[in-house]
Amino acid sequence: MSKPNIIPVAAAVIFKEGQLLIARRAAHKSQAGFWEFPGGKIEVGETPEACLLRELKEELAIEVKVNHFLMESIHHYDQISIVLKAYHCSYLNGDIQLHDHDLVEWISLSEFDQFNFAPADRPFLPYLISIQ
Ligand SMILES: Nc1nc2c([nH]c(=O)n2[C@@H]2O[C@H](COP(=O)(O)OP(=O)(O)OP(=O)(O)O)[C@@H](O)[C@H]2O)c(=O)[nH]1
Repeated sequence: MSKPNIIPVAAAVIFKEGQLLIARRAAHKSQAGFWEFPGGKIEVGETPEACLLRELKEELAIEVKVNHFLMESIHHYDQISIVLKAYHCSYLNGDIQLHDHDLVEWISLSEFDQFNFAPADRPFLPYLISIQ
């Protein structure tokens, strides 16, 4: 049996004044309707940090500072296997515009489990709580 091709994806856990930004995938995207951290597939030759700066401009028209790596999670969906790498980021500027999402929310960690997160993101909650 051949090993699955695991696609690296970078996700930004963006904090502003103690709240974090989550986004709901729009109907035209895979995994539509799930909440996630903004980001996307890391291109060949690209660092996760550069990927996040690019994706956040493309998807939400905002600028962030990427502070440090948090944790990663491997998940096998039906069509794709990913390693989701989460980075702690700080919001810098920009008014949010929605290109790939249909909704965003600034939430506190205590509200996390009220949202239907993509399965790959669910292991992040206990970790985020443990470091706050
Ligand atoms: N950005 C992002 N993707 C996630 C998260 N959790 C998660 O399972 N994914 C999955 O990771 C994969 C890649 O995400 P993406 O579709 O945003 O990447 P992209 O914009 O670069 O790719 P595309 O141009 O093919 O749409 C999707 O299958 C998505 O559902 C998350 O928190 N953030």
